[in-house]
This record gives sequence, structure tokens and C-alpha cells, in this order.
Amino acid sequence: MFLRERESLTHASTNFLNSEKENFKVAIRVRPPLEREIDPAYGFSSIAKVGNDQNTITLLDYLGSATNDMAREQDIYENPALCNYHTYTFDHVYDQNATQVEVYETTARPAVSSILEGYNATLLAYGQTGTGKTYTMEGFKYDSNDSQRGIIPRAVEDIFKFIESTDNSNCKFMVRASYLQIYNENISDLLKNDRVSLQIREEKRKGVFVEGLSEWAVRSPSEICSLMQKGELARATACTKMNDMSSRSHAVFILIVEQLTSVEESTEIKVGKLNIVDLAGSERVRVTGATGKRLEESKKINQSLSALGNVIAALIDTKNRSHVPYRDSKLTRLLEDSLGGNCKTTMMAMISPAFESFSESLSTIKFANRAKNIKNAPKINEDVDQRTLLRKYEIELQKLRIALEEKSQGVIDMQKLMELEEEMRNCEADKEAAIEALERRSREYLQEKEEKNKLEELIKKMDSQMLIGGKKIEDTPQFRTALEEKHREMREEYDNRMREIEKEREMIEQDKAQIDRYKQLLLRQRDIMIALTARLNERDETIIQLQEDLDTFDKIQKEYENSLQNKNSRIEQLDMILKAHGIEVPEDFMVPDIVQEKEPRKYQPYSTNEINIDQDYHFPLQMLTAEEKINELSQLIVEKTKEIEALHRNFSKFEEPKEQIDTIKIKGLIKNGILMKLDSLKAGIDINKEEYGEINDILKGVYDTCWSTLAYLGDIKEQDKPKENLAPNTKETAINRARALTVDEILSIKRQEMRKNLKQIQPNNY
Ligand SMILES: Nc1ncnc2c1ncn2[C@@H]1O[C@H](COP(=O)(O)OP(=O)(O)OP(=O)(O)O)[C@@H](O)[C@H]1O
Repeated sequence: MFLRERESLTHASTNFLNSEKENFKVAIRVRPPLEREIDPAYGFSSIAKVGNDQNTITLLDYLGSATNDMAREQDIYENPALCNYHTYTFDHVYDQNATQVEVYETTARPAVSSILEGYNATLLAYGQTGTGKTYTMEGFKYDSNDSQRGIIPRAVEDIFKFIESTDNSNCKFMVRASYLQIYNENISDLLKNDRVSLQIREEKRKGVFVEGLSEWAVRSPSEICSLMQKGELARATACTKMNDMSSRSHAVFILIVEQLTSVEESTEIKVGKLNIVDLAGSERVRVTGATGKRLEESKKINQSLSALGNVIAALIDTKNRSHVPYRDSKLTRLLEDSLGGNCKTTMMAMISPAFESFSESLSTIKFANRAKNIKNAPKINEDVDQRTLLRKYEIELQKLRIALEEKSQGVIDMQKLMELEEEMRNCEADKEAAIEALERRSREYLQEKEEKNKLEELIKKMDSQMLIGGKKIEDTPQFRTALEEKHREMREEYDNRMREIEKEREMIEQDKAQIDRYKQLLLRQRDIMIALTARLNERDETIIQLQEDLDTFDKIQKEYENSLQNKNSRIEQLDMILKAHGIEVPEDFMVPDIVQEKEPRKYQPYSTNEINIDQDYHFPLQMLTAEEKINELSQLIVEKTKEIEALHRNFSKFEEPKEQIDTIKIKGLIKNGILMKLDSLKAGIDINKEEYGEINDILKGVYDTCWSTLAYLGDIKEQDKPKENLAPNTKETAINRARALTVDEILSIKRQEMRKNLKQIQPNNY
């Protein structure tokens, strides 16, 4: 049976797919007349005539005056001109005799098939209130044998049959269901107890969706039926003039089928989504007589339906299709994919066959006729993102399998552990048995040994009684040798033992001494601690005592201050009284300022050495009064001044006053007669050879000094000094040089030389 179902489903799908036009299908269903529409006296005559091809419908617009269906029929028959005929063609038209199964098979089934191939599909029920939308979509019984089951239960059955008929073990399915309603422009989840208003979102990959809408994984048709029943109870319905249980909200039942097929290494995922939309019925408030809450509901319903009409109008307006007003209502926003998008949509328009509903039926037919022109562009959701629920479950399952394997591994390990523990216990038992056997054996051995000793004793005794070769055994040389050997061994053993004992004793003595030392140390530490504690206690007591004294003094001082303040204010008071009476107070009577005696401030003595601190009180050993301190510092200044003067004097040795140097040097030069000779030379007076040599030597020395001084001062480098002797060696050059040099120049050179010497002696102080 499953196979047959599968084949027929595939066939339905193929038919559906073959026609591009059928991406948006429109079917009309004329429901049977309701009891209230049938005139008990004259019967009922339908205004909707369905063509034999089941593609056309004609609505009869009677213009006559007959008041009942029978009379109207008669009148039309007799006067055909009294009737206008409105004929329209659709993908399918069901007359009032069409059964639920028929409607499902021809209209809904292809949509179901397409979702199994990974398409999005929508079945949309539209029509005036009470025309059979809910009946067609849901039906009223959820028994799988009930012939009045609607599209939803049948679709679900088909989906599960398809899944069951799939014998490919590499193919996995997941079916999820959601159920929502749009009531008064608020979206709420019919499968949840709360009535939180949900929002519509759009994502590139996911398309349009309701955020936070619950999705229920279902594994059988009965589970879906339970969800539907739950949703139905939550759906806003009311008893209206036109329908005992009129839906006051648009309801959308969503079925998502995920298919995951693993082929070798690759995985193919298909996700099909079926929206089954049961719209709230449009109604003419005038006819229904709605007021209050019902009126508000009606307005909202009509508004959203008119938004739906606007969207359709915009979609079919091929000339000006720039803007489609999807966002004008929640309904159109939600159906954005279904209307002109990635979806195979089937609109099912329901009409009443009753004469009284003619205008509504005609309006519905016209609406459906417009919708016929909508073109959708569905595509298989194959390249759906890898985050599909099934994929996630698959991954999760994989992880769980691994975890299970690990756990199983754990179990194996546990078994191994238990085995090892058992083995260990056996080993322990063996060991104990072995020890026991060993002990028994050693007891036996000791016993044997004892017995052997006894025997030996006995033999000895007996031997001592015996004679060997006519001699007593003690007298034999063998016995003596053996005896000596025995004695020697015993002595050796005794000595060894004694040595060991001595060693042990020494070690014990050492340990004892060490322990004694520790003990002494600890005792000493204890004494120190006791002493320190006592001192600390004493100090604490002293501090407390001092604090108390301080408090007492503070108190007394405060009292004195208060008393003084009182006295002062009294004096001021008296003074003012005296002044008021014009009496001058003599100077002698003036109260002297109270000079508070203060403890003289103390200063530390000046010392370059480290200050000795009294360990007990942390004070310097000696403190000076201010006067003493001033004296001390004055003394210090005197000493330092002397020191500085001495240093100055020393320094002055190297830095003689200019005039003094000049005088000395000039005197020296005069003494040597050189300057005179120079002057003579400058004056052009002839000098003798000796004099010339003398001058030449001096000039040569001056020349050298010049060089070295300039080198020292950094003006030139020593190595730059010419190698050849540039000192004047002729009378003429000597005279020229001498002429060039003045006395001041010579003195300046000499002074620089002195400075150089001084720097070498006291480089830091210079
Ligand atoms: N094809 C049908 N066969 C038998 N009874 C039908 C059929 N269609 C509708 N009915 C009956 O008509 C009445 C109204 O139907 P239904 O509630 O489905 O209308 P509706 O379009 O969903 O109304 P509303 O928009 O107010 O919710 C119900 O009692 C239902 O049983």
C-alpha cells in the first residue's frame, strides 16, 4: 500500500511540476447549503453552477422579484433575461458534492508532494465567513477513518506514509509542526500556553519567519492531530450570525519536512515547508450585525484581507510592479514567500451557494480570479544551510555515539579493572598462604633445630663418655684444635659484636649530645622570650601610665584654660565697667600677659659619626638645648672658616696675583739681564756672542713651552710640533723672534705653564 501511495504522490508532484503556470493555482469550492439556507417550504436552489470540466463556475445574478429559491428558478427559466451570468475559469472548481478526499487528492496532494521534494508550498483558504474554509483545511474529526478529515490530517498522513515507504536506510527524516494565529494584527503561538505577541523576521537563507515560534518534532499523524486539537482550542473563535463557530483569526499551520540522504561521503539535504493557511472569513458588518469586540475583530480581518487584495493587485500589475505592499499587514508579510516568491501556492476560495450570499461569492470569485495571474518562482531548498535541525541532530547523534562508545570503552576498562582487582585479591591470598606456609616451615625448622641440638647435646654427653683410641675425646688433638678454633671464632664474633655495640653507643651519645644542645638552645630561647615578654609588659604598663598622666595633664590644662578664659572675660567686663564710669586703670594694675613656660626644645648634637641610640628608648644618647646647639654650630663655623682659609692659602700658592708674578718674573729677567738685552735687541743695539747665545737659549725654551702649553690647552696637538728645530739659530732670526715677543707674551706663557702645573697637582680643586 505504501508503495502505491508513494507512486501516486510522486505522480501528483510530477503533474504539479510540469506546469509552470501551476506555481500559483487557484481552486474554487462551493460548499453545500447549510440548514439555515434551505427554505423548509420551497427547498434550495444554488446560484453557483459548476461546469462539467470542473474548471468553470458560473454565478447566477438574479434581477427579478421572486422571494424564494424555487420561484426564482422558475422565473429564470421563464425569463432568462432576468438573470446575469458571471462565468470564470479556474484550475479546479469543486461543486457542493465534492468530497474531502477529492479536494485533497486533486488540489492539496501535489503541494504535499512538492514539499517532499524540497519545495515550499502554501495552501491558502479564502472566502466569506461560514463558507467552509476551516472545514476544508481541518475537517472536524481526527480519526483516520473519518471521511470528513480535512487537508491537514490527510497531508500529515501522506507525509508519514511516504516516510514509512522509504526503505533507504541512508535516508533520514524529521517532521516539525508549528501553529500560529494572527488575531487583531498580533501573531501568537497556538501551541504554547502564553499569548506573547511574536514578530516576523526575514533572513536571506531562511526567508520570512516568525521569531520565537515553537516547532514540535512529530513522529506520527496522531501526534500532529494532538497538536492541532491543542491549537484549535487556543484559536480565537466566536459564534456569529453567519457561523456558529466562526474563526476570528487567520490560522497558519506549518509543516516542515527535512530529508537527509547520505550517499557515500556526501550528504543531500532537502527541506520542504508546507503552510496551510485558514484565513478568517471576510464579512459585511452590515449583514452580520457585529458590534463591540466583534466589530473590532471584523474591521481588523477586513483590513488584512484588503491588504492581501492589494498585494495581489500589485503582483499582477505587470506594468507597475515596483512595490508590493507586503508590509501593510502581518498576514501579507507572513505570506510574502507564498505570494510571488519561492513557493508553490494554491489558493482555495470558498463560496456559499446561497442566493443571499451572491455578492460575497461574486466578490470572492473575482478576488480568486485576480490571484490566478500571480506568478511564483519556487526552487528546491537543496542548498539549505548545513544548520538544518536534522543536520544538527545528525551531528549531535554522532557525538552521542562517540560518547557512548567512549562510555562502553569505560565499561570495558571497568571490567578489566575488576579482573585485575580479582587477580590482585587472588595474589594477596596466595601471598598470605605462602607466608603462612613459610611460618609453618620455619616453626618446623626451629623445632627440628631444637631437636637436633638436643640430639647433639646427647651425642656430646655420650661422646664424652666414649674413648677414642683409648683416650678421652677431650684429650685428643683434634678435639683441642676444634675447641680452639671454636673459641677463636667465638672471640672474634664477640669482638665484632662489641665493636658494633660501641659504635652504636657512640652514635647514641652523639645524638644525645645533639639533643642536649637543642634542648639548651630551646631553653635559652624560652628565657629570652620570657624576658622579652616581661619587658614588653613593662613597656605597655609604662605607656598606659604615661597615657594616663597625659590625660590628667590635658584635663588640668583644659581646666586652667577655661579658668583663664573666665578670668580674662571678667577682666574685660570690669575694664568696660571702669571705662563706662570714666575711671582710668593705672599701668601697675594691668594684668601681665601670662607666659606659658614651655619645655625647652632639644636638638641632636652635630656629629659626623653615627649617632648612638639608646636601644631601650630609641633616643640619641645626648640632646642639646637651643643655646648649646647655637654655640656648637658657631664653633663649627669658626672651625670651618679656618679650614677654608687654610685651603685658600694653599691654593694661593699656585695662583699668585698677577702683579706679583709679573714683578717676580720681571725682576728675575732683569736680574739675568735678558730683558735688557732684549730691549737692546729691539732697539737695534749690537750684543756679543755670549749674550746672543743666552737669548737664543731663552727663546728656544720659550718656544718649547709655548708648544707644550698650547698642546695641553688643546689648541694644537703635541705631534703637530715641527720636528726640525725651529728655534732661532741665527742672530737675525733670534732678533726677529725676540722682536715679535713682548714681555707680556712671555709672562702669559709662563703663567699658563704654572696653571698647567697646578692642575696636575690638584686637578679636582682647580
Ligand atoms: N463541504 C462541506 N460539507 C459539509 N459541511 C460544510 C462544508 N463546508 C462547510 N460546511 C459547514 O459549514 C459551516 C461553516 O464552515 P466553516 O466553519 O468551515 O466556515 P469558515 O469559512 O471556516 O468560517 P469562518 O470564516 O467564520 O471561520 C460548518 O458547520 C461546516 O460544517
